[in-house]
Amino acid sequence: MAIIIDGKLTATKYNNALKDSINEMVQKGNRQPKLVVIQIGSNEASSLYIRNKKRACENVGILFEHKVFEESVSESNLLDEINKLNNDESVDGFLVQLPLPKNIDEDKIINAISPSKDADGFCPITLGNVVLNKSKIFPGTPKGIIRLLDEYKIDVTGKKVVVVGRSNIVGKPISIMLTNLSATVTVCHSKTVDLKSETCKADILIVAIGSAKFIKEDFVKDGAIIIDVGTNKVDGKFCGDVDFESVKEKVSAITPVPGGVGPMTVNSLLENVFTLYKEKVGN
Ligand SMILES: Nc1nc(=O)c2c([nH]1)NC[C@@H]1CN(c3ccc(C(=O)N[C@@H](CCC(=O)O)C(=O)O)cc3)C=[N+]21
Repeated sequence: MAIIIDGKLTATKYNNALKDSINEMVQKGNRQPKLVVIQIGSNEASSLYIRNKKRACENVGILFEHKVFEESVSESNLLDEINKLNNDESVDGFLVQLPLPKNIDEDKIINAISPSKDADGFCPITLGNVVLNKSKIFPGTPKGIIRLLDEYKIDVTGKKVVVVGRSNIVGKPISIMLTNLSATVTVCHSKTVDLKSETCKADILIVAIGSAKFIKEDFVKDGAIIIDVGTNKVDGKFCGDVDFESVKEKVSAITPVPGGVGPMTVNSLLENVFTLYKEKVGN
C-alpha cells in the first residue's frame, strides 16, 4: 500500500509557521498583510475555492477582501479595478479568480496586474523570473507541489518526472521549476502520440489535466510517486485526474483528492502574499 502524501496536514503545518511570522511582524508594530480576491460571476467551484482562501487567510492573520463583479462586467471596468488595486498601498497582493467569462481576455487581465501585487504568480514578469530561477513569487500549485515533495524528503535531482498537462498555471511552471531543481522533465499533453509509454517511464508523475480518473494503473510504473492536481466533481464528490483506487497498490506514494495538492495551493498563495507584504513594509 502506498504512502498517502498528506497535503492537508502539511499545509496546516506551514500555515501555522506563517501565522507565527505574521504575528511577529504585527508585534513589531507593522500593519497586517492584505489580500484581495476578485471574482466575476458566481461559478460554484470558484466560490468554494475562494471560501477556502478566505478561511485560510483569517486563520493566519491576513486581511481578506472579496470583490464580486457581475458576469456582464466589461473588460475596461475590470482593468480600472486592477489599476486601483495596483495603486492601493493597503493591498499587498490580489488575484482574479479564473476562469473568466468568454468576453473577457484573460491575457489582458493578467498582464495588467503589477508584479509587485501578483499574489497568484501568473503575470508575465513573474513567470519570466521563474524561468530564470530568480523569482520570489511562484504560482501556487507548483510551489505547493515542490514543498510537498520536500516535506516527504523526495529528492527530484536526476529523477525522471513526467508532467501531464501544459497549462500556464500548473503544467508549464511546474516543469520549469523542476528543471531548475535538476529533474529530467517530460511535458505531455493532448497531442502527445503515446501518452502511456511516456507516463510509464516516470519516477514522479504529475497530472494536471482536469479529467476525472483519467490515469489508471496501466499508465504508471511500479513504485512511482503520483502527484494528482485534478479537482473534478463526480456525483457531488471531489476526485482527481488519477484513479486512486486503481493505482494505489502499484505506486509507492500518492496525493489524495481532496486533501493533497489543493490545501498546499492555498498555503502557497498565503506565502506569496506574505512575501509581497515584506517587500513593502520591510523586515
Ligand atoms: N486566479 C486563480 N488562482 C487560483 O489559485 C485558482 C484559480 N484562479 N482557479 C481555479 C484553481 C483551482 N484552485 C484550487 C484552490 C483550492 C483547492 C482546495 O482547497 N481543494 C480542497 C478541496 C475543497 C474542499 O474540500 O474544501 C482539497 O483538495 O482538499 C483546490 C483548487 C485554485 N485555482
